[in-house]
Amino acid sequence: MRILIVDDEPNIRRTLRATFEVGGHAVEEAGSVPAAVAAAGKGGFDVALVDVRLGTESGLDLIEPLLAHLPRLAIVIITAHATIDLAVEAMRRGAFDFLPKPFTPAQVRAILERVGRLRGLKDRVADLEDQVRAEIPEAELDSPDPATRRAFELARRAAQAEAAVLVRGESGTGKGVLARALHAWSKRAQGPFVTVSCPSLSAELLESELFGHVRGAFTSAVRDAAGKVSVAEGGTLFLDEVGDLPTPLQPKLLRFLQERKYERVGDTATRAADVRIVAATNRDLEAAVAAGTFREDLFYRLNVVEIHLPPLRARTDLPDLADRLLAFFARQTGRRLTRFTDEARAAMTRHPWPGNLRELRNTIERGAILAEGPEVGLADLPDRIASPRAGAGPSAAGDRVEVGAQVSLDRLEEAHIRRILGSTNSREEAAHILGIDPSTLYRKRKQFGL
Ligand SMILES: Nc1ncnc2c1ncn2[C@@H]1O[C@H](COP(=O)(O)OP(=O)(O)OP(=O)(O)O)[C@@H](O)[C@H]1O
Repeated sequence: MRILIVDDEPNIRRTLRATFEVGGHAVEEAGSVPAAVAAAGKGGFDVALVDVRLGTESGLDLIEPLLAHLPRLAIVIITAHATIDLAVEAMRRGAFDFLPKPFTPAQVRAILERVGRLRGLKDRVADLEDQVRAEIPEAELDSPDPATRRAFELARRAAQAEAAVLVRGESGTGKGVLARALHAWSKRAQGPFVTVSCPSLSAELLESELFGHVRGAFTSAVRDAAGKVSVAEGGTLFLDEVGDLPTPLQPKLLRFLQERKYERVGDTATRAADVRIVAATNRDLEAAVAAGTFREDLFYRLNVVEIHLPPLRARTDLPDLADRLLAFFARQTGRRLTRFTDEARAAMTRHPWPGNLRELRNTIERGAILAEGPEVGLADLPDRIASPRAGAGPSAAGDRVEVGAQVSLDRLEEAHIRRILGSTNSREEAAHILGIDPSTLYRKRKQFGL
């Protein structure tokens, strides 16, 4: 690393220089505030060690100008007169750490190691962000379709408040994407965004996932664990498929919404969390309230602002979305794909898109891989879209895949699950017939975009 030492005592500078050079780091020295600012102006430093007393000036006043030149610089404040107030002030102004004198070479090395680790993590996050950008099409957060545009506008306005938001829409319409955008537009954007999928776990595990547990609360609870409510502190907690929240958990969530208070499973201590709730559902919650399976008071608490995302078949911008996705997957696969043929476009317009944006994305990714020339044609679309059987509704739609056909197990599995879902009255019944539990069915539906 490149290290800048700012101290008005030459002896200290010399000792620190020796410590760092032994560790293979490159060192520059500055004996005053102007010398330090001039050095930072040349750039290239990773760490600065800054003494608080620099003649008549304060090292704390150096933090801001140094960070203005080098926003990633880790500034460590050193002082012989350490007080808590001084440490707090240094951190508030943006210092990375605080080191009271006298210090040992081991302490200094430990700080450098932490800087290195943090830097490594930041680089890794930046790498992963690049990778995600290359692999996932960017979310469209505006739309020429009037109903979708209204939904995004409402989300932007609701983002500024703290009220609970309920996002409604069919599966795959982008409720999760919208919830994430709402968080990014809110004052909590720097805080965490944490998702809990309500149907993916049993009631007991879901309670522990949400609120945490103490050791011994149940057989597998070998140590205390914080729940997602606590992980989301200062940020947004996204409750996906909230219509599937088990009945015993509903009063607990209601209390949390009303008082922001909760207990870990097996604990008597009451805790508080500063968390904003955004929930999503594709269920008819009013019907669930009428049937007594969803608490009415919880429904109203969740539903302070309600945002509806329209199904894809009702949107007017399908051709634009398809073109943008094609351009994205052409870039990603490195292929020169220019357009859809007229037949392919007509088939896509006819298709009812029961899996909405998720199904559209998967369809176009597949088309971009299969297309032989520069155009995506009818043959590059799945059978259910290219040649739907007469009278096949959304739930009956499916590729014509037979047992024994030359297809992968995945496609067979998808087609089978699709048909069972289309011929049963509830997901519980479908899971029972398939011989898997509802949480596995939930994951498979996501995986296949059903
Ligand atoms: N605004 C958007 N722009 C581009 N693509 C989107 C957008 N919204 C959703 N998608 C695509 O659709 C997929 C499904 O989105 P998301 O998971 O948010 O839907 P959902 O309504 O929450 O689905 P489910 O009800 O099944 O949980 C995303 O992975 C993305 O590929």
